[in-house]
Amino acid sequence: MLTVRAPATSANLGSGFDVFGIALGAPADIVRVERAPETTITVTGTGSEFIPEDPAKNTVGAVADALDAPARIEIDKGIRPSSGLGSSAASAAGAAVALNELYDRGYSRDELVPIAAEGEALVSGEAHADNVAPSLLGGFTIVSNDEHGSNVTQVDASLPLVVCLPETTVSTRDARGVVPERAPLADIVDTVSHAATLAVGMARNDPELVGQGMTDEIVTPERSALIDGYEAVREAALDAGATGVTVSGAGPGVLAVCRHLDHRGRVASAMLDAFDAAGIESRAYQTRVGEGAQLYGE
Ligand SMILES: Nc1ncnc2c1ncn2[C@@H]1O[C@H](COP(=O)(O)OP(=O)(O)O)[C@@H](O)[C@H]1O
Ligand SMILES: N[C@@H](CCOP(=O)(O)O)C(=O)O
Repeated sequence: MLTVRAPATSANLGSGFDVFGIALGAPADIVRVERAPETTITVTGTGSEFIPEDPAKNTVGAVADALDAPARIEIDKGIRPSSGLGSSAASAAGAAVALNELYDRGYSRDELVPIAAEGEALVSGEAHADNVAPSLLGGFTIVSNDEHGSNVTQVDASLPLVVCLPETTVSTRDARGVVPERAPLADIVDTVSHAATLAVGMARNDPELVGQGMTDEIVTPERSALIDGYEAVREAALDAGATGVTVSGAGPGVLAVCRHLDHRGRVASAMLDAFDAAGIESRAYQTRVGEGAQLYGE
């Protein structure tokens, strides 16, 4: 079987709602495919009991349809669903890479972005590409939309990161429901300045600039209210030396950027302790901005 490792991703990064995303070094989903007359899906791994195997309900089924590539598909979940770590998107990105190869469709990674985003439309109601783009391309991605579809700009980066995932879950569909439809101009101006700072920081691989740019006054305050313990976890990570902290995706994962690789241990401990003090179990990934989906042979 063809095998693809598709990484978790963190979208938004505070100031870049539905626009910014990064690939994470870990965790990841493994997707295996072989040709079959019709698509069947089996799911194992973390949270697999909450993931439908019906191709009409699984993100990889939507991708197989979009590529007209029926297959026996096995998904080994390393990324818990409803985590804010692009779980549904990683499977979709992995399937897009694997089925494109299996059926020799010849699409570039950029061209696979809207195809993988069909899976996101299935689970969250919108084909937002800010998770599938970094899972396919790696590094830091900027997604913009025009009348022709999504355009993606990508830069490589390797910033040290900690992602802390509480045992609670938040559905992306629900978390999109709390995003305000309008915002004061002053908040929009602040958000644009932070987003620009963050983008330059990614291009320079500069954790100080990225951390400065990770705040927004429009989406994150509403989303963070859905995560018990968030404010304490954020403050603990900043006190332990993180340059910036925000909600990962729609939550409940919390993302912290660190100055150096060897700062990650103390930032992770501080975040775990703060969730624990709020009575919530959590686990931490000490990772970095990573590569896009990797294809392996038989
Ligand atoms: N291959 C898949 N991997 C993970 N979740 C999937 C998959 N296919 C469908 N889903 C559904 O998508 C939802 C999780 O997606 P989402 O809320 O976007 O979480 P995440 O933030 O982890 O991507 C769950 O309802 C899950 O059952
Ligand atoms: N831009 C989306 C990203 C959702 O990411 P997920 O990892 O929570 O699926 C949003 O913020 O709604």
